[in-house]
Amino acid sequence: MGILKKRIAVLPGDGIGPEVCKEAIKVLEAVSERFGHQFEFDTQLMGACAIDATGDPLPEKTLDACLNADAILLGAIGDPKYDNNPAAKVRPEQGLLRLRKSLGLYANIRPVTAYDVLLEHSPLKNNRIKGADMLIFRELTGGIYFGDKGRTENGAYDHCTYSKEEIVRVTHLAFQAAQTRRKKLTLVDKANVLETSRLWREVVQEISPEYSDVAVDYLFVDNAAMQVILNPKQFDVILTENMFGDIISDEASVIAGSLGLLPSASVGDKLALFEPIHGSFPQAKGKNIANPIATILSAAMLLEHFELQKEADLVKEAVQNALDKKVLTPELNSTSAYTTEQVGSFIAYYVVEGSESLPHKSNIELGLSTII
Ligand SMILES: NC(=O)c1ccc[n+]([C@@H]2O[C@H](COP(=O)([O-])OP(=O)(O)OC[C@H]3O[C@@H](n4cnc5c(N)ncnc54)[C@H](O)[C@@H]3O)[C@@H](O)[C@H]2O)c1
Ligand SMILES: CC(C)[C@H](C(=O)O)[C@@H](O)C(=O)O
Ligand SMILES: [Mg+2]
Repeated sequence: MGILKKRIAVLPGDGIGPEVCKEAIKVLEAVSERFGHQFEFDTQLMGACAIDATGDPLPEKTLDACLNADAILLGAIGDPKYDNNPAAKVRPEQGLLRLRKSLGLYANIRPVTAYDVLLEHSPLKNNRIKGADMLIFRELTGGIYFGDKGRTENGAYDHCTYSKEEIVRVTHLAFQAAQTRRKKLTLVDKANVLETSRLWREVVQEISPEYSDVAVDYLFVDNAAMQVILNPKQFDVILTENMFGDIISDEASVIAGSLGLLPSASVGDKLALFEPIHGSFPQAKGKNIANPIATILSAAMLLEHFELQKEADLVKEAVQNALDKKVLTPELNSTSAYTTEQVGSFIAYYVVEGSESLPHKSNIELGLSTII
């Protein structure tokens, strides 16, 4: 692949979103510096910050920028002033949901890896999680998130609906991914209770003969929530609907050791958006303590989307180097923690230099003198 020129829309969002996005951009700029690609960043408002500025969590200008970009990088949205106000009519999360729907991002792909050097950080037994490596395909633009919702005189309702086509398209993507991995697909549903889940099983059963090299099994979501923790190595590709995927993936982050490590790609037929799976972690806002690795690994997925595999591999190698050297934020390094900015700089520096030894000047600039 030669030198690429790409426009990336950046939606830093709220809370720690701007801090983790800044580090991912630093790493993408390091990739440009090393390989000569030209990435143009177009930063736009989304979420609570957009409501404050315009009254709308997804202003038209932001949507236009996303529609005109080659890819989108998102930090996180959300603010306690809305979380704690159930009566709020306009909410940051509406912006994210509208964005996913408007861009047709129907598949959210969330890799979960147990890093050997972090096994000690997981509260789970090392021998159970060592080697765990799963890929969650979460349907992203259907289900209960997007059904009719509202209040009745004495209650409230959220309708869960799925069309066959909505299930078919993400199912094909999940099977295709399984074919490139360990050739196992687990559908997580609640088919013993929900009609939509029975449709999911029906569709997966219909499609599975087209992927006869992939073994398929089915788990009810309550059992799956337990199995993910009890025996995560049994999973290769997990396919599931929108809300179950949201919940199971946060749970699976315990295997990696921190929610701040899990990246994702939200893809459709035309566009793709890259976002950490975590939220705006408001308690950490402005403290320079949030882990930027989930967003940096989301940027690596963005590079893969541009078919820049060598560049993406280098970013992943640089992240691995940071993990190996324990250049980590406080939730993974309580004794000698590094800041969000230091972790980002350390990873970016490795990307530019491709070497484990940092020169003296950079050590001082980055405050890294203790690690080499
Ligand atoms: N995609 C998104 O933008 C997104 C995702 C989830 C939640 N949210 C929003 O974020 C806000 C806060 O929600 P929440 O507290 O339930 O979830 P959260 O993901 O923001 O944080 C949950 C916990 O995970 C840990 N964590 C999260 N990100 C981390 C990071 N980068 N580094 C280290 N630790 C990290 C922290 O311990 C934190 O208390 C809400 O407004 C919610 O709606 C947004
Ligand atoms: C903020 C919220 C709407 C979002 C979701 O539930 O999809 C988040 O939890 C996520 O995982 O991206
Ligand atoms: Mg979530």
